[in-house]
Amino acid sequence: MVVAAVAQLNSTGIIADNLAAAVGIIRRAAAAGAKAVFLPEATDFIAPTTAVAQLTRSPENASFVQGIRDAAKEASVYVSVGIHEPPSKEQDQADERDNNGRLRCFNTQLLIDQKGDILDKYRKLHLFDVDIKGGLKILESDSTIKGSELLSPRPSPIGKIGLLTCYDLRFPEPSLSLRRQGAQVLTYPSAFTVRTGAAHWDVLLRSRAIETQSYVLAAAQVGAHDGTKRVSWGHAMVVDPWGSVVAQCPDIQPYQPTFCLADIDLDALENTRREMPLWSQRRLDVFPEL
Ligand SMILES: O=C(O)CNC(=O)[C@H](CS)NC(=O)CCC(=O)C(=O)O
Repeated sequence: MVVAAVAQLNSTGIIADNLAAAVGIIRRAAAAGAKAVFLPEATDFIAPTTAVAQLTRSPENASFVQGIRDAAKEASVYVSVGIHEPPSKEQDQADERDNNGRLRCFNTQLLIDQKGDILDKYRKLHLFDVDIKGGLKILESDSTIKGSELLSPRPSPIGKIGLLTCYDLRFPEPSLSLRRQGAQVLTYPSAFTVRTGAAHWDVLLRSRAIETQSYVLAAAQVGAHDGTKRVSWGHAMVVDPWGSVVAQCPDIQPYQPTFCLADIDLDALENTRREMPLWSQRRLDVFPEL
């Protein structure tokens, strides 16, 4: 069995502070025996929409990625981290701008190996554009360009990892497709809102784990983010292929950068899949294969 760590933190608009928090978690989790460490969506920064374009293209943000890669190498662990990825110059010039003329970014999950090399850049497919009566209005597409592909599951010390992010959690299709392609672990680095998190977070995570008979690793932002109106739900957790919540970060204030650890038991996963063979029971004669 191998151990995975799932982090919970409160990113601010100050990239260097967020890097220090993330590196601290990587070191402590590795010292505790983790072979892979999962950090939340937007670990690099959470800032007002008006600041996102500039922060994304700042030298501090380039140092953030390098700092995470160095920490992964030093601690010899895999690291997944959510960042704001600047598009290429060509994409910037291709008018990837919001309605106010600001440049946009990708909402990207990097998967980094134990040597510090970037293996994958998964660009979030589904953007959180919602207007819920009673106050919650967020248009992620104001600052973000949507990704256009699902990546093949990536072999790692904790099994084959399928990469997804936050709002993607509400769409079962990509998780089913990743499972069909061999995924054993699904990641959902997140920054769920308090309103929607309280209602849906654990139900959705457990559903994805049960449907795909996979581990679900959900790192999360938590608490009020300085300088913005946003408050994140936290409740970072690990769900096993049977749907049990096997680890969860504390909900005690004031929120400190923290993580929880879980054994990833791939033998148990295979038993679950053998005992209840959902994949050979699918009605492909009635529904299309994803
Ligand atoms: O780039 C950033 O700054 C961080 N990104 C986010 O916080 C994203 C987009 S605003 N949040 C979500 O997708 C929340 C989904 C959610 O809460 C739900 O599905 O209910």
